[in-house]
Amino acid sequence: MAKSQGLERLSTPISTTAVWRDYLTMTKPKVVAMLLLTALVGMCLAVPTIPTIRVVVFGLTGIGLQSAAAAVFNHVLDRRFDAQMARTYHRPLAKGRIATSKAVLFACVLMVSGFILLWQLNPLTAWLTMASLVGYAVVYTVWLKHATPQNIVIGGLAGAAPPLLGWTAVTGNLDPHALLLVMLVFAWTPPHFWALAIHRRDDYAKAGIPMLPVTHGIEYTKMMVLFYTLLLFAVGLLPWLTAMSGYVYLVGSSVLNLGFIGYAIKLKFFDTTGHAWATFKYSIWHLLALFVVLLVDHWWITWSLGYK
Ligand code: HEM
Ligand SMILES: CC(C)=CCC/C(C)=C/CC/C(C)=C/COP(=O)(O)OP(=O)(O)O
Repeated sequence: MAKSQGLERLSTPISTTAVWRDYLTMTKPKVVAMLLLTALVGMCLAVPTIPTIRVVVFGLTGIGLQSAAAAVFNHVLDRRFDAQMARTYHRPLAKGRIATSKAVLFACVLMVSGFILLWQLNPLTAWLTMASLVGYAVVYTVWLKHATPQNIVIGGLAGAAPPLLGWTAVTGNLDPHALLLVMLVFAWTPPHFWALAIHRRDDYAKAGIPMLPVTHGIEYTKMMVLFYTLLLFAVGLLPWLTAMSGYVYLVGSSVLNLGFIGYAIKLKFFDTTGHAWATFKYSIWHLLALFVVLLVDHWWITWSLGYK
């Protein structure tokens, strides 16, 4: 395979745009963008007004680089499984368009530069972000993903960390309110992923990955999606109950979380073709809107208290 691919490479000119796109794809840019939104909101909620430009620029660039590095490591370590699934077989490493050694080097450059940037802010943020990277790239990708159907519940902690990372980037301390934001993303992750896993069940079964719909069946997974949307509703009340957030947040988050419960009820009891996919799509808009609402509420309170 290597020989024929080598000859193909010699005879087919690969445009620099194509190569550039492949490197970008490996960083999972849309996922990283969402992680950065949650980190930015964590930063903003850590202070009454707005964080300094330095913290925002160094913090978001550092967290972004490290998240991107984690995503590239995930592509490297999963390349053989990715090659077996319809959703992922065309990825740059699964297809052999990028050499594994080059991808590893790329990931290392992203990881080290991200760490150095975050170290300029404070070591706590640099180490916590590195722990999230290892949690996702190694603990989840190498071990949990292939070991237990609870993989994404436990592994979800790494993806839930950015609001805390944003917060510590500003303060240098761990704050219980930041942990509430982590809990929101943590409770959101299972319905986000399992809705997709229901839609892609056969793909995961074919690749031998023990995702919940493969090991416990579609009906059980739908029940778990509903359970976690209910849990998310309860967790969603905590920022208001602890006075971190106000009524704008309470109303906005309740509407969004009730919407998610509505999708989950339909999935469990009145499923139609394509509804699992629609639920997955809703989860993405839901998280985006939830964090925007957290921010709007925070600035509304700040403004009404007369901060300048
Ligand atoms: C263990 C935790 C997670 C798992 C297993 C997971 C899994 C996935 C998968 C498989 C996709 C690709 C769906 C497709 O084929 O289009 C996806 C998409 C996405 N995920 Fe997650 N996810 C997790 C956590 C997160 C977190 C924490 C965030 C952000 C805070 C996030 C944001 C997104 C976004 C924005 C997309 C859409 C990407 C696109 O359209 O290209 N995910 N997720
Ligand atoms: C430093 C830091 C904050 C790290 C977090 C990194 C990160 C990119 C988290 C997102 C979680 C995610 C996209 C999981 C999907 O992996 P998968 O392997 O199940 O999905 P795939 O099959 O699409 O690759």
